Amino acid sequence: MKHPPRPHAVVIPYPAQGHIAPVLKLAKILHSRGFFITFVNTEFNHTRLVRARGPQSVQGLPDFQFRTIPDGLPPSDKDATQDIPQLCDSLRRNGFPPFLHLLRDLNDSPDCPPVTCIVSDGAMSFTLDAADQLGIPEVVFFTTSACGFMGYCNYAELVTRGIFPLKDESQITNGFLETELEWVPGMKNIRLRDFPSFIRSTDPDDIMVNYNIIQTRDASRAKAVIINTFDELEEEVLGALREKFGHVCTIGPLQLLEHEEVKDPEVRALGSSLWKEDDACLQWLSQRAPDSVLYVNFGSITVLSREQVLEFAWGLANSNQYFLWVIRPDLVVGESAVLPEEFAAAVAGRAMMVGWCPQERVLAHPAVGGFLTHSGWNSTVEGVAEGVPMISWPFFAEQQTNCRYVCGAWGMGVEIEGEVKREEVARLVGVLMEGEKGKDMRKRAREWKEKARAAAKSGGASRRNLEHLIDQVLLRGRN
Ligand SMILES: O=c1ccn([C@@H]2O[C@H](COP(=O)(O)OP(=O)(O)O[C@H]3O[C@H](CO)[C@@H](O)[C@H](O)[C@H]3O)[C@@H](O)[C@H]2O)c(=O)[nH]1
Repeated sequence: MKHPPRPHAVVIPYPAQGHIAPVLKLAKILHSRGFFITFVNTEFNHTRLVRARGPQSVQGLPDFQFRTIPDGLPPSDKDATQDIPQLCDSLRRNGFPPFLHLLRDLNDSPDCPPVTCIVSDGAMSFTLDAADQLGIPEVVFFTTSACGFMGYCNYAELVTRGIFPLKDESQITNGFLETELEWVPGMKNIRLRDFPSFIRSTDPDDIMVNYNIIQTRDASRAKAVIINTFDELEEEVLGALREKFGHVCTIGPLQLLEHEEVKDPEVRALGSSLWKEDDACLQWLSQRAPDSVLYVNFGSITVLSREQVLEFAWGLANSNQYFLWVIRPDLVVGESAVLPEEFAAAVAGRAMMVGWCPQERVLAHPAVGGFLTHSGWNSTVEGVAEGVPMISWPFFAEQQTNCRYVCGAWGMGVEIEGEVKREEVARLVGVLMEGEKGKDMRKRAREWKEKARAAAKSGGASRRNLEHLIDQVLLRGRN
């Protein structure tokens, strides 16, 4: 009997850092399980990868190739995250034709086997139309938490119930957001303010709200929904999601599965940082005592006003703790260097500032004892995987939802509420790094770390779900 050709997965993230990173990890894992991989970036991000990591970073391997499609936005060589609503709108309108064209090219190419499946970011649902046209299975990867995803899945219900759009701006500040939504499946005591933040709008045509309604509705057309979490962490909400979608494959924390599965050094070396990593901070950390450094990073999209940066800066300075702060070149609206000389003098010898760092290695460093984060899901799950307690300052999207779980159900964080103030930053840093509550949170964080590791090791729930995804969904009917 003739063997079927090698399975070929076309893997496509939404074109932003917090999506490319986890989707690339999954691509590497699938490669280690025998798939030929085509990884699709936008032209804009491809160019940024070349700038940040060198041309060899996208050269690929004989069976792991990088390809591009345009994002439909005007050309730009900025080293910054693009405007998210504009990008969503453009992809929805312009993404399908070049993607279908790419798939047809791949199928005509003598250099790779025919495409057998698509692994797409859930926020790129135009890819489902391409899968339909080619008659191949597609799975969608939502790179948020399960709770964040459930929030988005209920946006349409907020419209039906007349909660969205807000009646007027005052509903954002008059206590209305405290309303408990007891009807959301699997999310007890969830309040409107814990929902992904795009619904804090009076505009019925809000791009992000409507985009998320479409993407989560289209998810039911996919053969499976993938989430970078593990069953024990989000049990209840996952139970509810599993009633809604046929297959929900939780395969997280992906970084742990990647370590377990991906052994080829050339594949391990494939990375996704869109900014140049500065790893001098690892040496700096190595001179610090265990659990003595607060790590501060707000991810790839958050932008701060000058006032907010100064509040954080003086809060950190006044906490008298050691800290490592990642200040992205595009972190502050409209300017780059805003920290005054007095700040540098006040923190001399106990602080390090860099533009972008290898975050997973930083969080894994024994000197890191706490994480001041915007609660993006990757940062959160990376922190959970390393057992690092957190101070959460959610900025937008489902960061509010993640914060609620980190600080509530998981007991491993405290939130900076409302407008950031230096006194509160200093106080909470003290609580986290030295207080009794901080000890408690650290203990809980370490327990979650053990559970995460159990899920990711051979025979653990996330590994079993990975097997299921590969054998029952992606390869189904091929062998
Ligand atoms: O100096 C840095 C800073 C970040 N990272 C990495 O960049 C990613 C950042 O992702 P995340 O923490 O999720 O933040 P965002 O970039 O803000 O992520 C967007 O995408 C996420 C996944 O969908 C959502 O949870 C967020 O709300 C959304 O803002 C993580 O993997 C980090 O390890 C680095 O490697 N070095």
